[in-house]
Amino acid sequence: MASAAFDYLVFPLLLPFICLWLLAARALSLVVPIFWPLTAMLARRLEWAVPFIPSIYAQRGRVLGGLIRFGFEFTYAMNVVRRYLTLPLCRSAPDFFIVGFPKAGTTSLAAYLKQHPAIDGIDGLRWHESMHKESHHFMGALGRHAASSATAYRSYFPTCLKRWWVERVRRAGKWLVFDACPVNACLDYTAARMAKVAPDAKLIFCLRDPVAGAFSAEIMLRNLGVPLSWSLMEDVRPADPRFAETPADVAYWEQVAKLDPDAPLPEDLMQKFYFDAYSVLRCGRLADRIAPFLEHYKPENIMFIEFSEFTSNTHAVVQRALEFVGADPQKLRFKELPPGMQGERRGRRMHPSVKRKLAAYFAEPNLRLFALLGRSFPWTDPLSQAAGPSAYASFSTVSFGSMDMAQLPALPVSTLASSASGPVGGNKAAGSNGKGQAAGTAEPAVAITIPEGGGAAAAKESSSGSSESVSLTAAAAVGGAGLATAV
Ligand SMILES: Nc1ncnc2c1ncn2[C@@H]1O[C@H](COP(=O)(O)OS(=O)(=O)O)[C@@H](OP(=O)(O)O)[C@H]1O
Repeated sequence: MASAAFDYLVFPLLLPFICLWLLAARALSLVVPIFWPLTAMLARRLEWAVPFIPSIYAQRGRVLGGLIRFGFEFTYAMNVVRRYLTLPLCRSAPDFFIVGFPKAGTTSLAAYLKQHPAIDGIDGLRWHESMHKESHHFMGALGRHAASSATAYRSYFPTCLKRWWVERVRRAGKWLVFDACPVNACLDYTAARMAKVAPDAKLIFCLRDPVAGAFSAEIMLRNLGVPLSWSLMEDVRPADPRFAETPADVAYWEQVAKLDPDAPLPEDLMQKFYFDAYSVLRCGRLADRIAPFLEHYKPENIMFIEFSEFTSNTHAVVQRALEFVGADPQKLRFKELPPGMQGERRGRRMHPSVKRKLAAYFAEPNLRLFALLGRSFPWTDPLSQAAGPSAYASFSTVSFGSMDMAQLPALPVSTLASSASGPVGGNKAAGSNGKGQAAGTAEPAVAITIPEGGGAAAAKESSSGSSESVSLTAAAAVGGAGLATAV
């Protein structure tokens, strides 16, 4: 009642002042170009967080690239200043996140959700789909020392004027805003920061075969002109550095995962994240990357969307996502869109030996993901394809907020040579401590071996017998690549 009185009486009276404030903020932001150092500082911070931006200018040559840079930096600075000046107009934290994963259809999903009249993304530049979809806030877009500021984060989201318009004038239902920055899923420290600013938010994870995802990431960076020191298009070499997991890398990312939620980000973080082959592989270990979010969010507030399900059955998946975030699916004005962030291949393809090696690399993490979800996906993954659902079916799964998993087909059991009969190591989700938290790995409980060539599996199973610690160990030797993972 009080809220209705505010919305229908007080707010309309305040409306002229709010509009004046917005206009004044826009006008003031126009003087930003005079303060060149401010513009330069904001641009440098953004480039620190998204370090491939300078390659975009460089690709266009000195003159055109310089002009694009000039135009982009000023409009970006004006946008940031305008957003800060209008902070008092109740910019709010997001109601949900499309947390990740990169290259898994997050841009398309964001665009489809925005077709709902009550859903909005971030208040960014309209020039490029990613500029009004992802904030990069927790990556330090407003400064690596500001990457935990709740106030700075609120500045990305629309003002109360939008809420009033959507809820009271258009009567489109409860107004919902979201951030779809898929890098969040790959950087373990973000879960705690997200939970600090939006503890009750819903999370959507888009899942794609990490082999395809890794190549899509390379294609995107190459198309942007980034001179990468590695490529998935070249044959596997002996002691291949692309797949080397050095202790220094492992230690670095462990330290990053433990970053205090208020700590500034390490100086070299985003360079390493975007340009190291290791970080691309690490991001594809999906179960490990989801684990920190299970520590901070309730499983029922988490939804998973699988890429091929999304691309083949888009309308139905978008409707389920709307229901999950609390929007009325009936109000969706669905219109087919072209794939967002589609990477032009230009005849480039992943080397078959690399594909096999990556499939082996991701086999064990995929199996842990399937165990967590209680479902498998038909990915480029000889281990899980061969093992089938028996390899994980005996683990009780965490019950997530989405019904999507129930729609997906299970893989055939028949391919499992030596089936996993009976519960393995107790009745807990693999990688979970039963409280929705991912557990650390312990003694190997299951060992599944892929024979030379990656054909039908010979699966061996042993149980640690412990109900507290369950882990899967995969020793996969595919196509002679000789990669062995033990997690
Ligand atoms: N509807 C539909 N059908 C088929 N493929 C689709 C669709 N929507 C997105 N995509 C593909 O998803 C990839 C981009 O994912 P993201 O938007 O998450 O990328 S990003 O992380 O935001 O850069 C990118 O994959 P690649 O083309 O393999 O690079 C897009 O083509």
